[in-house]
Amino acid sequence: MSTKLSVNINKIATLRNSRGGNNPDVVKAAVDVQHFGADGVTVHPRPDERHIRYNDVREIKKIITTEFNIEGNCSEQKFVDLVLETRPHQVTLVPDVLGQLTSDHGWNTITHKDYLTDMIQVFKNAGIRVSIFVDPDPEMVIGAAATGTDRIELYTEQYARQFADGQQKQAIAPYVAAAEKARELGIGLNAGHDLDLHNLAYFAQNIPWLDEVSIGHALITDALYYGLQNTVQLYKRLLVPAPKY
Ligand SMILES: CC(=O)[C@@H](O)[C@H](O)COP(=O)(O)O
Ligand SMILES: NCC(=O)COP(=O)(O)O
Repeated sequence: MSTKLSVNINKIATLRNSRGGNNPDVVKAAVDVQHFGADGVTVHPRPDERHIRYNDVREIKKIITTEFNIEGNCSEQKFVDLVLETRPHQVTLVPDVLGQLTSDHGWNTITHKDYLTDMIQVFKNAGIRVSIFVDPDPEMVIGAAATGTDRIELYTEQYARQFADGQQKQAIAPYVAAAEKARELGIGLNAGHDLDLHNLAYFAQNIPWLDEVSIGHALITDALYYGLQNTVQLYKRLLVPAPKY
């Protein structure tokens, strides 16, 4: 089974918002990435709606034929209400603070165990699969499993930085340890943040039980050069397991 690719289309909304109007059309982009081979669409609405707007999420839900993943901070009631209204296949809970440039840390699943347990139940009761964003630390994975989450998403910025510095083995080691712990505890595994055409294959090959990656910033940047259709296919190709002879 190959790892699924969910395309994060936040950056398409950033471009649209820079001029007002509806160019590029975010809903059309969601339709197209699925048509081009993506296994899902990810959005991360933030309270200031600087990229994906809450209403985009409603419109995208109407056209989704693959998997819809909504990421965000469940301490915002508006976010919780949106997720319960639109009922995506998956919600990914990310502990961002207000005005944060982008996500930069995972949950402390031990300190916030009771809070996460309660919130996860709210979404699970609505039939929505839950993933929580965590740093690559086996202790945090153990804490995550105790909350009842279905999956974790490993925050991969640190991996991407070390990989770019040529430290591939050091970069992947904590992620393999965290991923092994998740597998041992029976929780599903996603990953994302700063994954790109250079670092993705090594990550996926070292953690072949990885369920899904969500990729936005680098993929949309690559699409400026290669086009969206080619780019989705380039990323998909990196997720196909190497044949065993
Ligand atoms: C959780 C995560 O790593 C991504 O959702 C990333 O934060 C995208 O959000 P922005 O597009 O706002 O940077
Ligand atoms: N969950 C990670 C995501 O959706 C995209 O992150 P990035 O590729 O924009 O860094």
